[in-house]
Amino acid sequence: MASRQNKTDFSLLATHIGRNVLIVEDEFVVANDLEIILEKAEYQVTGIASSVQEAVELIATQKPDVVLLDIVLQGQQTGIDLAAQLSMMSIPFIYLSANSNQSIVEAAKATHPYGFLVKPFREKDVLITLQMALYRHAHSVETYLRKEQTLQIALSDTFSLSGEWKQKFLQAAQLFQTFIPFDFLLAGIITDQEAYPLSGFFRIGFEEYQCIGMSELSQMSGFSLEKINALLASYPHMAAGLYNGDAFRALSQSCSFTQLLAKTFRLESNLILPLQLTQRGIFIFSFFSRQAHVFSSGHLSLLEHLKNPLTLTLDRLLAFEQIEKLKEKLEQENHYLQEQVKTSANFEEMVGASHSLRSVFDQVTQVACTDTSVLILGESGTGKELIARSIHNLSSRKSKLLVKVNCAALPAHLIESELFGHEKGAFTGAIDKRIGKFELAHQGSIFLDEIGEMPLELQAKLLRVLQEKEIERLGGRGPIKTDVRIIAATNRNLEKEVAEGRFRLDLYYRLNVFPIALPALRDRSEDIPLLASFFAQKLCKKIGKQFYGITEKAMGELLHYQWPGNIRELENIIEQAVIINDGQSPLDLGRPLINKISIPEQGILPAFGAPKTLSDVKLLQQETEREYILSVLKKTNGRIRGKNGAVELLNLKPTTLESRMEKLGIRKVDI
Ligand SMILES: Nc1ncnc2c1ncn2[C@@H]1O[C@H](COP(=O)(O)OP(=O)(O)OP(=O)(O)O)[C@@H](O)[C@H]1O
Repeated sequence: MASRQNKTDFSLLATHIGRNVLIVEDEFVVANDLEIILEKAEYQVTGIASSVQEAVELIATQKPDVVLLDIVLQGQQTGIDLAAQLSMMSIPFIYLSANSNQSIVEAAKATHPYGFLVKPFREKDVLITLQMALYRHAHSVETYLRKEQTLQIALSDTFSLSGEWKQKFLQAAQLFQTFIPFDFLLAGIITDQEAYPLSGFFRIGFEEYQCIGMSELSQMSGFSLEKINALLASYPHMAAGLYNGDAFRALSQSCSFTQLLAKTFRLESNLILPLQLTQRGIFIFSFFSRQAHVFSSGHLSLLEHLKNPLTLTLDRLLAFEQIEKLKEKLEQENHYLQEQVKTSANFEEMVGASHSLRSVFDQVTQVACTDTSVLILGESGTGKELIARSIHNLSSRKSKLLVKVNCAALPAHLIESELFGHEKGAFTGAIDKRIGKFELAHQGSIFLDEIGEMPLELQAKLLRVLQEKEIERLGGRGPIKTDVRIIAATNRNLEKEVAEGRFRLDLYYRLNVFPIALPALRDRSEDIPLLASFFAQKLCKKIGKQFYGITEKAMGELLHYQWPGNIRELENIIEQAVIINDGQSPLDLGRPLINKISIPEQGILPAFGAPKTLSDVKLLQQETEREYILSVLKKTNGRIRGKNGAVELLNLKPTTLESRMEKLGIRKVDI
């Protein structure tokens, strides 16, 4: 009855706990006795081994939940030798021994057994010790698993936090430290330095780490950055591994990067967990210690358990960051396209039949399909932007953006951030992160208009972009690869700029790979009638007027004018003519075209009395406006209001026109 009572108690204790027992005992009688006791108590005996070797073989075929282990066995090895292997495999064991002298007990204690039974033992003692061992083991495994799960969640939360990647890794390092005692952690993406560059976290205090990037490592080790990057190529990152003592020394021998770290930080052991990410290559967590035997198979199996959840977390994080980047780029592209629609023009809209323009078209067709940098030279208003657009539209990059940068219109202190972008807080006023025009133009083209105006210090940076094909955001964490075709334009004589020290010779050579010189309009006067009719028809259509051609007198004037403002000026003159035209007769010019300004010598641009200061520009504007209003008033015989009055032609309110006239000093006698 007593034994039945005992049996029930034990099975209660054993609920949810495994019942497979291996007996390691070389005395047949004792082993047999144990088997009977265990089977009576509804345990499964997975086998009886009389030596360590036999035990190892049996464990390989079926892993027991617990081992009853005699100390003195057949063969060279003892139960104490087997205990170390059982601990590695996380199998609990109970010693059975006739010998309980102090030295044996001490040796047994060092192996952390779950019990020690002295022979001869009572059935009841065996069963109670067995149940206690199984219960304690199950409980400790559960506690460990719970801790492991907490670590998993904490790591996932840490990586999902918004903020700097270094901060996230520092926090992750602290979380790992409670499970894996390390002195140096190497973490990051080995194969793609852009997202999470490989960095070291060196423990310098209780919860304090120093972040060591590859350039700091270069300073500390005395190796150049290039050399370090070359050594990294040999880093073992394909499989998880544990390298203590001799194994670590062997690893250092075969891997120069490990050797470099070992020497620089006096490291003696290493535990590696590589994670194969879906898109960005291999992310590595590599823990190092200054002690030779600190890492165990338990640490390695913890990392193995974390492998999948960590890979998922990092994949998710990188995908999220990529989406954020794309979103940011799309927003800027959208903003940029809205600007561009207003100024865009197509290759088909290029009018001209002159020999000089046709040879420009030939050059455009030749160079467009290559990736060669193009330098477009020509006076202001000759169509440089149209040519840049044609080159882009005829190239294989046409489905991507052509990003325009007007180097003359940007304040010097903003050009760099405009071109290369900046990180949040990179300088006062950088409230948000911003991607630069080079990044925006990735896989497309960039049109650097008025390149001759670019400040010298920026010319050096541009040269680097052209040479290295990578840019660096202001306050950024490293270079970013870009694939951009450069199309530059200038109305300056760059050779003269170089000679006078305002333009770098090396940059000039880089840009001047394929120069295209646009002829001034006065040098291709055969195109003037074509262009004039083209603009007139376009504008008439736009404002809904019939086009009856251009008067002979007007055309004569157009042909004899020197066109300092080139096609842009011609377009403006025709616009004025269309506005004042009554819609029933051929176009006449709104004002006489007088060649009052001298034309620059060929190639020396644009020294022709062009306005230099803002007040010059204003004066010129006022003069033009005055002449224009006067010509309209003359046409209406001084009539301002009413049908066929100047306000109708100018599409202005009478009060506005009167106040403009007053401001410009236009009196009745002038008309
Ligand atoms: N061959 C052409 N046919 C029709 N329109 C043209 C032609 N060339 C230029 N244009 C028009 O003339 C104007 C000035 O051209 P564009 O802006 O390309 O000149 P640019 O040389 O880049 O001037 P800037 O040096 O001042 O920037 C634009 O409105 C453009 O559409």
